[in-house]
Amino acid sequence: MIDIQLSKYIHTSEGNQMLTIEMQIETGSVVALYGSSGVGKTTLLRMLAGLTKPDDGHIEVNGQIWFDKKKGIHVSPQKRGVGMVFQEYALFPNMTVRQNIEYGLADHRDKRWVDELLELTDLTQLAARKPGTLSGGQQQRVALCRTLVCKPSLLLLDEAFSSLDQATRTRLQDETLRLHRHFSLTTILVSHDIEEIRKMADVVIKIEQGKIIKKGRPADLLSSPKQYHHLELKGILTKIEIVEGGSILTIYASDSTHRIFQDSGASTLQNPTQCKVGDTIVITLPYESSSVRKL
Ligand SMILES: Nc1ncnc2c1ncn2[C@@H]1O[C@H](COP(=O)(O)OP(=O)(O)OP(=O)(O)O)[C@@H](O)[C@H]1O
Repeated sequence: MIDIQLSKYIHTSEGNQMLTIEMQIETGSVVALYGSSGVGKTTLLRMLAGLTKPDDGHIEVNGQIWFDKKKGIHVSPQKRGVGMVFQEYALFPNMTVRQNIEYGLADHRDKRWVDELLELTDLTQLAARKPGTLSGGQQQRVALCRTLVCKPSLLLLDEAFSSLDQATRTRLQDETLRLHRHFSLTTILVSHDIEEIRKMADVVIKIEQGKIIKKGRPADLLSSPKQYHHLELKGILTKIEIVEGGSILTIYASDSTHRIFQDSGASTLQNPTQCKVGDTIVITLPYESSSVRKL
Protein backbone atom coordinates (compact mmCIF):
# COMPACT_ATOMS: atom_id res chain seq x y z
CA MET A 1 0.00 0.00 0.00
CA ILE A 2 1.22 3.51 -0.81
CA ASP A 3 -0.01 6.17 1.57
CA ILE A 4 0.31 9.74 0.29
CA GLN A 5 -0.56 12.82 2.33
CA LEU A 6 1.15 15.83 0.86
CA SER A 7 0.80 19.55 0.65
CA LYS A 8 2.81 21.96 -1.46
CA TYR A 9 2.36 25.63 -2.20
CA ILE A 10 2.57 25.97 -5.99
CA HIS A 11 2.87 29.11 -8.11
CA THR A 12 0.26 28.73 -10.84
CA SER A 13 -0.63 31.13 -13.64
CA GLU A 14 -3.73 32.09 -11.61
CA GLY A 15 -1.71 32.89 -8.50
CA ASN A 16 -0.45 30.81 -5.62
CA GLN A 17 -2.35 27.67 -4.72
CA MET A 18 -2.05 25.00 -2.07
CA LEU A 19 -1.85 21.52 -3.57
CA THR A 20 -3.22 19.10 -0.97
CA ILE A 21 -3.25 15.44 -1.96
CA GLU A 22 -4.43 12.58 0.21
CA MET A 23 -4.66 9.16 -1.37
CA GLN A 24 -3.95 5.49 -0.83
CA ILE A 25 -2.79 3.38 -3.73
CA GLU A 26 -2.92 -0.39 -3.75
CA THR A 27 0.40 -2.01 -4.62
CA GLY A 28 0.27 -3.51 -8.09
CA SER A 29 -2.43 -1.19 -9.42
CA VAL A 30 -2.41 1.33 -12.26
CA VAL A 31 -3.68 4.76 -11.23
CA ALA A 32 -4.46 7.49 -13.76
CA LEU A 33 -4.39 11.18 -12.85
CA TYR A 34 -6.11 13.85 -14.87
CA GLY A 35 -7.20 17.44 -14.44
CA SER A 36 -6.76 20.81 -16.10
CA SER A 37 -3.37 22.10 -17.17
CA GLY A 38 -1.23 23.50 -14.37
CA VAL A 39 -3.24 21.90 -11.56
CA GLY A 40 -0.14 20.13 -10.19
CA LYS A 41 -0.12 16.62 -11.67
CA THR A 42 3.56 16.69 -12.64
CA THR A 43 4.43 18.32 -9.31
CA LEU A 44 2.74 15.40 -7.53
CA LEU A 45 4.77 12.86 -9.56
CA ARG A 46 7.96 14.84 -8.86
CA MET A 47 7.21 14.82 -5.11
CA LEU A 48 6.75 11.03 -5.26
CA ALA A 49 10.04 10.67 -7.14
CA GLY A 50 11.81 12.87 -4.57
CA LEU A 51 12.65 15.54 -7.15
CA THR A 52 10.44 18.23 -5.55
CA LYS A 53 10.23 18.62 -1.79
CA PRO A 54 6.70 18.84 -0.33
CA ASP A 55 6.01 21.55 2.24
CA ASP A 56 4.30 19.11 4.58
CA GLY A 57 2.95 15.58 4.92
CA HIS A 58 4.31 12.09 4.45
CA ILE A 59 4.78 9.33 1.88
CA GLU A 60 4.87 5.72 2.99
CA VAL A 61 5.47 2.95 0.48
CA ASN A 62 4.95 -0.65 1.64
CA GLY A 63 5.95 0.25 5.19
CA GLN A 64 8.95 2.38 4.18
CA ILE A 65 8.80 6.10 4.87
CA TRP A 66 10.07 8.13 1.92
CA PHE A 67 9.08 11.50 3.27
CA ASP A 68 7.95 12.73 6.64
CA LYS A 69 8.07 16.42 7.35
CA LYS A 70 7.62 16.03 11.12
CA LYS A 71 10.32 13.36 11.42
CA GLY A 72 12.61 15.23 9.02
CA ILE A 73 12.81 12.26 6.60
CA HIS A 74 13.40 12.89 2.88
CA VAL A 75 14.73 9.80 1.11
CA SER A 76 16.82 10.74 -1.95
CA PRO A 77 15.46 9.99 -5.46
CA GLN A 78 18.20 7.36 -6.01
CA LYS A 79 17.09 5.37 -2.96
CA ARG A 80 13.34 5.38 -3.69
CA GLY A 81 13.23 2.94 -6.57
CA VAL A 82 11.04 5.17 -8.73
CA GLY A 83 11.15 5.21 -12.52
CA MET A 84 9.77 8.21 -14.38
CA VAL A 85 9.04 8.47 -18.11
CA PHE A 86 8.15 11.80 -19.71
CA GLN A 87 6.63 12.85 -23.00
CA GLU A 88 10.12 13.89 -24.16
CA TYR A 89 12.32 10.81 -24.38
CA ALA A 90 15.43 12.67 -23.11
CA LEU A 91 17.85 10.07 -24.46
CA PHE A 92 21.56 10.73 -24.90
CA PRO A 93 21.96 11.31 -28.66
CA ASN A 94 25.60 10.20 -28.82
CA MET A 95 25.05 6.91 -27.04
CA THR A 96 23.64 3.76 -28.58
CA VAL A 97 20.34 2.25 -27.44
CA ARG A 98 22.25 -0.23 -25.26
CA GLN A 99 24.47 2.47 -23.74
CA ASN A 100 21.43 4.65 -23.00
CA ILE A 101 19.83 1.75 -21.12
CA GLU A 102 23.05 0.73 -19.36
CA TYR A 103 23.44 4.30 -18.13
CA GLY A 104 20.65 3.65 -15.62
CA LEU A 105 22.39 0.54 -14.23
CA ALA A 106 24.00 0.76 -10.82
CA ASP A 107 26.19 -2.23 -11.68
CA HIS A 108 27.46 -1.96 -15.23
CA ARG A 109 28.47 -5.63 -15.21
CA ASP A 110 24.86 -6.71 -15.13
CA LYS A 111 24.69 -7.00 -18.95
CA ARG A 112 22.37 -10.00 -18.96
CA TRP A 113 19.65 -7.93 -17.40
CA VAL A 114 20.00 -5.35 -20.21
CA ASP A 115 19.78 -8.17 -22.78
CA GLU A 116 16.59 -9.42 -21.11
CA LEU A 117 15.03 -5.97 -21.18
CA LEU A 118 16.01 -5.43 -24.82
CA GLU A 119 14.42 -8.77 -25.61
CA LEU A 120 11.26 -8.01 -23.63
CA THR A 121 10.73 -4.73 -25.43
CA ASP A 122 11.72 -5.99 -28.86
CA LEU A 123 14.75 -3.70 -29.07
CA THR A 124 17.51 -6.31 -29.48
CA GLN A 125 17.92 -5.59 -33.20
CA LEU A 126 18.23 -1.87 -32.52
CA ALA A 127 20.72 -2.09 -29.63
CA ALA A 128 23.65 -0.65 -31.60
CA ARG A 129 21.67 2.22 -33.14
CA LYS A 130 21.71 5.87 -31.97
CA PRO A 131 18.38 7.40 -30.81
CA GLY A 132 18.30 9.86 -33.72
CA THR A 133 17.84 6.99 -36.16
CA LEU A 134 14.79 5.58 -34.35
CA SER A 135 11.08 6.37 -34.58
CA GLY A 136 9.29 8.17 -31.74
CA GLY A 137 7.75 4.92 -30.50
CA GLN A 138 11.09 3.11 -30.54
CA GLN A 139 12.73 5.99 -28.64
CA GLN A 140 9.99 5.89 -26.04
CA ARG A 141 10.56 2.14 -25.64
CA VAL A 142 14.24 2.86 -25.00
CA ALA A 143 13.21 5.49 -22.41
CA LEU A 144 10.92 2.92 -20.77
CA CYS A 145 13.76 0.35 -20.70
CA ARG A 146 16.19 2.86 -19.23
CA THR A 147 13.65 3.49 -16.46
CA LEU A 148 13.02 -0.22 -15.82
CA VAL A 149 16.70 -1.15 -15.80
CA CYS A 150 17.07 0.02 -12.21
CA LYS A 151 14.14 -2.26 -11.23
CA PRO A 152 11.79 0.39 -9.85
CA SER A 153 8.83 -0.58 -7.71
CA LEU A 154 6.93 2.55 -8.69
CA LEU A 155 6.60 3.59 -12.34
CA LEU A 156 5.51 7.16 -13.08
CA LEU A 157 4.37 8.00 -16.62
CA ASP A 158 3.89 11.69 -17.30
CA GLU A 159 1.91 11.85 -20.56
CA ALA A 160 4.51 9.41 -21.82
CA PHE A 161 2.61 8.34 -24.94
CA SER A 162 0.83 11.57 -25.82
CA SER A 163 3.01 12.63 -28.74
CA LEU A 164 2.86 9.25 -30.49
CA ASP A 165 0.55 8.31 -33.31
CA GLN A 166 -2.43 6.07 -32.56
CA ALA A 167 -0.94 2.74 -33.63
CA THR A 168 2.36 3.31 -31.79
CA ARG A 169 0.55 4.57 -28.71
CA THR A 170 -1.68 1.50 -28.59
CA ARG A 171 1.37 -0.76 -28.88
CA LEU A 172 3.27 1.12 -26.15
CA GLN A 173 0.22 1.00 -23.85
CA ASP A 174 0.00 -2.78 -24.33
CA GLU A 175 3.73 -3.24 -23.77
CA THR A 176 3.71 -1.07 -20.67
CA LEU A 177 0.79 -3.02 -19.20
CA ARG A 178 2.66 -6.24 -19.91
CA LEU A 179 5.81 -4.91 -18.22
CA HIS A 180 3.75 -3.55 -15.32
CA ARG A 181 2.44 -7.09 -14.69
CA HIS A 182 5.72 -8.86 -15.45
CA PHE A 183 7.66 -6.77 -12.91
CA SER A 184 4.76 -6.42 -10.42
CA LEU A 185 5.00 -2.65 -10.59
CA THR A 186 2.72 -0.02 -9.17
CA THR A 187 2.12 2.52 -11.93
CA ILE A 188 0.83 6.08 -11.81
CA LEU A 189 0.15 7.75 -15.11
CA VAL A 190 -0.82 11.28 -15.97
CA SER A 191 -3.01 11.21 -19.04
CA HIS A 192 -5.66 13.28 -20.78
CA ASP A 193 -6.48 10.47 -23.15
CA ILE A 194 -9.82 8.95 -22.24
CA GLU A 195 -9.20 5.67 -24.09
CA GLU A 196 -5.76 5.32 -22.54
CA ILE A 197 -7.23 5.77 -19.05
CA ARG A 198 -10.03 3.30 -19.76
CA LYS A 199 -7.61 0.73 -21.11
CA MET A 200 -4.79 1.02 -18.59
CA ALA A 201 -6.09 2.27 -15.26
CA ASP A 202 -7.67 0.38 -12.35
CA VAL A 203 -8.41 3.67 -10.62
CA VAL A 204 -8.83 7.17 -12.02
CA ILE A 205 -8.34 10.35 -10.00
CA LYS A 206 -9.31 13.86 -11.00
CA ILE A 207 -7.43 16.78 -9.48
CA GLU A 208 -8.90 20.27 -9.57
CA GLN A 209 -8.14 23.45 -7.62
CA GLY A 210 -5.40 21.85 -5.62
CA LYS A 211 -7.19 18.72 -4.47
CA ILE A 212 -8.67 15.39 -5.50
CA ILE A 213 -12.27 15.94 -6.49
CA LYS A 214 -13.08 12.50 -7.94
CA LYS A 215 -11.76 8.99 -7.49
CA GLY A 216 -13.15 5.75 -8.83
CA ARG A 217 -13.02 3.03 -11.44
CA PRO A 218 -12.72 4.35 -15.02
CA ALA A 219 -15.90 2.48 -15.97
CA ASP A 220 -17.85 4.36 -13.29
CA LEU A 221 -16.16 7.74 -13.45
CA LEU A 222 -15.91 8.05 -17.23
CA SER A 223 -19.25 6.54 -18.10
CA SER A 224 -20.89 9.71 -19.39
CA PRO A 225 -19.60 12.40 -21.79
CA LYS A 226 -20.62 15.00 -19.18
CA GLN A 227 -17.64 13.88 -17.10
CA TYR A 228 -15.10 14.27 -19.87
CA HIS A 229 -13.88 17.76 -18.98
CA HIS A 230 -10.11 18.11 -19.37
CA LEU A 231 -9.89 14.86 -21.26
CA GLU A 232 -9.05 14.24 -24.86
CA LEU A 233 -9.95 11.61 -27.37
CA LYS A 234 -7.11 10.61 -29.64
CA GLY A 235 -7.74 8.39 -32.59
CA ILE A 236 -7.72 7.82 -36.29
CA LEU A 237 -10.16 9.83 -38.36
CA THR A 238 -12.11 7.22 -40.29
CA LYS A 239 -14.90 9.32 -41.84
CA ILE A 240 -15.85 12.97 -42.43
CA GLU A 241 -19.53 13.65 -43.22
CA ILE A 242 -20.57 17.15 -44.16
CA VAL A 243 -24.03 17.85 -42.72
CA GLU A 244 -26.17 20.93 -42.21
CA GLY A 245 -24.39 23.35 -39.87
CA GLY A 246 -21.16 21.42 -39.61
CA SER A 247 -19.63 18.00 -40.01
CA ILE A 248 -19.63 14.66 -38.25
CA LEU A 249 -16.22 13.18 -37.59
CA THR A 250 -15.91 9.46 -36.96
CA ILE A 251 -12.88 8.52 -34.89
CA TYR A 252 -11.54 5.10 -34.07
CA ALA A 253 -9.72 5.16 -30.72
CA SER A 254 -8.36 1.95 -29.23
CA ASP A 255 -11.35 -0.37 -29.29
CA SER A 256 -14.23 2.03 -29.84
CA THR A 257 -15.71 4.26 -32.50
CA HIS A 258 -16.88 7.79 -31.69
CA ARG A 259 -18.98 10.13 -33.81
CA ILE A 260 -18.50 13.79 -33.02
CA PHE A 261 -20.50 16.68 -34.42
CA GLN A 262 -18.44 19.75 -35.25
CA ASP A 263 -20.45 22.95 -35.49
CA SER A 264 -18.98 24.83 -38.46
CA GLY A 265 -19.42 28.15 -36.62
CA ALA A 266 -17.84 27.05 -33.36
CA SER A 267 -15.33 24.72 -34.94
CA THR A 268 -11.70 25.39 -34.27
CA LEU A 269 -10.68 23.04 -37.00
CA GLN A 270 -8.52 25.73 -38.56
CA ASN A 271 -8.15 24.20 -41.95
CA PRO A 272 -10.46 21.22 -42.50
CA THR A 273 -8.59 20.26 -45.66
CA GLN A 274 -5.54 19.55 -43.50
CA CYS A 275 -7.39 16.70 -41.80
CA LYS A 276 -8.13 13.71 -43.92
CA VAL A 277 -9.32 10.18 -43.34
CA GLY A 278 -6.43 8.19 -41.89
CA ASP A 279 -4.95 11.09 -39.87
CA THR A 280 -4.42 10.76 -36.13
CA ILE A 281 -6.38 13.59 -34.54
CA VAL A 282 -7.08 14.84 -31.04
CA ILE A 283 -10.50 16.03 -29.92
CA THR A 284 -10.73 17.95 -26.68
CA LEU A 285 -13.83 17.07 -24.71
CA PRO A 286 -16.68 17.48 -23.82
CA TYR A 287 -18.27 16.92 -27.22
CA GLU A 288 -20.48 20.02 -27.06
CA SER A 289 -17.48 22.36 -26.97
CA SER A 290 -14.90 20.18 -28.61
CA SER A 291 -11.97 21.36 -30.67
CA VAL A 292 -10.03 19.28 -33.15
CA ARG A 293 -6.37 19.22 -33.97
CA LYS A 294 -4.18 16.98 -36.04
CA LEU A 295 -1.48 15.12 -34.15
N1 LIG B 1 8.74 23.47 -7.06
C1 LIG B 1 7.69 24.25 -7.32
N2 LIG B 1 7.32 25.23 -6.46
C2 LIG B 1 6.24 26.00 -6.69
N3 LIG B 1 5.49 25.92 -7.80
C3 LIG B 1 5.80 24.99 -8.69
C4 LIG B 1 6.91 24.09 -8.51
N4 LIG B 1 6.98 23.25 -9.57
C5 LIG B 1 5.96 23.63 -10.39
N5 LIG B 1 5.27 24.65 -9.87
C6 LIG B 1 4.09 25.31 -10.45
O1 LIG B 1 2.98 24.47 -10.20
C7 LIG B 1 2.01 24.60 -11.24
C8 LIG B 1 1.57 23.22 -11.65
O2 LIG B 1 2.54 22.65 -12.52
P1 LIG B 1 2.47 21.13 -13.02
O3 LIG B 1 3.49 20.99 -14.08
O4 LIG B 1 2.57 20.25 -11.84
O5 LIG B 1 0.99 21.07 -13.61
P2 LIG B 1 0.30 19.93 -14.47
O6 LIG B 1 -1.02 19.67 -13.83
O7 LIG B 1 1.22 18.78 -14.63
O8 LIG B 1 0.07 20.67 -15.85
P3 LIG B 1 0.09 20.14 -17.39
O9 LIG B 1 -1.15 19.27 -17.56
O10 LIG B 1 0.00 21.40 -18.20
O11 LIG B 1 1.37 19.40 -17.59
C9 LIG B 1 2.68 25.39 -12.37
O12 LIG B 1 2.12 26.68 -12.43
C10 LIG B 1 4.15 25.44 -11.96
O13 LIG B 1 4.74 26.65 -12.34
